[in-house]
Amino acid sequence: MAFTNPLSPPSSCTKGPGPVIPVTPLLSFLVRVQETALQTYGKLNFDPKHYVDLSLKSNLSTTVEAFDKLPKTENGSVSVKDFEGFIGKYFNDAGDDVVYAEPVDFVPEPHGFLPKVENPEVRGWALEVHALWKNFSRKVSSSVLHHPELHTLLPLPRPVIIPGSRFTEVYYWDSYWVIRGLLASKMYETAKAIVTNLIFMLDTYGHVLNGARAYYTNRSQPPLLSAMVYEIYDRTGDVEFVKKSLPPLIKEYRYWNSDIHELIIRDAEQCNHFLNRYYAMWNKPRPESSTIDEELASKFLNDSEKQQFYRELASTAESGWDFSTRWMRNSSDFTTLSTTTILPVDLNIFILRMELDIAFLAKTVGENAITEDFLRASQKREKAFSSIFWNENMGQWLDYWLNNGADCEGPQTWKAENQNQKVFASNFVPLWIDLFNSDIHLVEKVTKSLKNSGLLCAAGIATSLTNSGQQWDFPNGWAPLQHMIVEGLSKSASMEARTVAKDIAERWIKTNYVAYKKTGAMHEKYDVEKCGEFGGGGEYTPQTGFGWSNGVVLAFLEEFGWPKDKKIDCD
Ligand SMILES: OC[C@H]1O[C@H](O[C@H]2O[C@H](CO)[C@@H](O)[C@H](O)[C@H]2O)[C@H](O)[C@@H](O)[C@@H]1O
Repeated sequence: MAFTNPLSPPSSCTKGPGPVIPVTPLLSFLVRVQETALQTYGKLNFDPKHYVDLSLKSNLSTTVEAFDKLPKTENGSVSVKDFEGFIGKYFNDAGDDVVYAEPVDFVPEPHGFLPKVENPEVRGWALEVHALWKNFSRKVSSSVLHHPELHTLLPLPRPVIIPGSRFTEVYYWDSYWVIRGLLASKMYETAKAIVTNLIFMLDTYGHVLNGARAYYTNRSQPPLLSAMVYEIYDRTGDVEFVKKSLPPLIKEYRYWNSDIHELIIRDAEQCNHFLNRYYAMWNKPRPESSTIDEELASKFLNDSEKQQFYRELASTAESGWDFSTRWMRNSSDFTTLSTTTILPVDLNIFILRMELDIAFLAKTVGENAITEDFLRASQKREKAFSSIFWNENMGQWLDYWLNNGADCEGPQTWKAENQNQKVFASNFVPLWIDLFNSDIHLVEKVTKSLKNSGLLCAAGIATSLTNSGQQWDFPNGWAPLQHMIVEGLSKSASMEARTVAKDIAERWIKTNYVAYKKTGAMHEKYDVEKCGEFGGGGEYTPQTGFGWSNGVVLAFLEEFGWPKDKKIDCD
């Protein structure tokens, strides 16, 4: 195996307007179709993503010609009859290019499945959740492979597990928790196929995309590929899989530590730290939400302000937390989104985890020089966690805000007032990393802070304390956030931390169970104020399915079990 030096030289951030990855002609056209659809049908029940997910029956130029000939009124709308006729004649039904794929390793009750779940009711439900992997297993149709120009779905080589409902393609960070659930379900081949697809995207586009659609090529999502490889190796001991994965993991590390995603901060002791931010290569409306973004940006008169706002929207989508007051300079004004000028605690934790995972995986395959390099990088980042993000008074790690408009001129000097003191679940995500959860004094301090934070609610951990109507805010709770915090606390030697972890996990399991019994479905997010209720807010209607929720429930049940006589209803 030949490896080059994995650690990129220090870079400064991109000056000027920033990079943009152009969209395909098909996508530009589908955005026009989306605009016309909105004018034709109006806002009620309108999902803009539906139109950019359509695939063509024949070539683009014939379709565009027919579209341009549709009779239009002065406001640009087309009659419902004409529009429906056009869609029916020139497009396949949405979702026709994503076809069912029987998972090769699914069995109704795998040997050794959730051995600690003794309660028959809970076990029955867990088997139903396990069976949902079959419902959400997909591959691309042969038309996507042979005529990619007719589709926005990308031609992935292997089957995937999709989140569900409107999300009919594989998503990057969702896949980590899907894989955690697949491992509990003993579906190792399905888990590896997901990683193979993500690596295919990395090879083809230079980074792992937000999701497998043409409109996601301009951004990534929270980088958890190394964590997926680590977990799969941990369960399977498959050294060949590690050998194949290591070079792509190093490529991904370079991507996140070059140009646009890396910035330098000088701490109080004059030490420079290289830290990371989200930054999308896009400055127009997100195609999947184009009509929404245009309306949001209408308050800006100036083109360069509009472009910057569009970049903030896409960069926030890259963070996975789309959308949240976490990224707004003024939490009551959505147009103050400033994601590109924030160094987020969780992103830097994911990159620290990447460094530790790569060091471990390289050692596994005898690449000791790589291990040394990545351990050194992790030690530097660990220091940055104490000097840039840690807040001793609060007992939490806080996002660091760069000075507005000055993000590119050399190192910025750290200032205490630039730590965002608002409480978010992400402030506790460092607990997930063994470097931190192995320090019992630190964990005890952070556990106390978590208990007093206001985030711990009847049905789990709230995302923030602000009820803004955005989906990554109060009162929504999301499976990934519950999982990282619970897993971190439960690894600690502190009895108190482990008790808190178990308590949160049980509340989360209960709310998922009760909501499932009530609605017949697993949900994308839950309302942590009310046990048994799913969440809301945001730019699309609440979705069911749901990949990461299923994964986290199975992972929690595997870790904590459920005793025979313990009730599972909301108290
Ligand atoms: O269509 C709007 C946005 O939808 C996605 O974001 C949400 O769903 C993803 C899939 O479960 C999840 O990864 C993300 O955290 C959610 O906020 C999509 O990722 C966005 O890019 C898109 O604009």
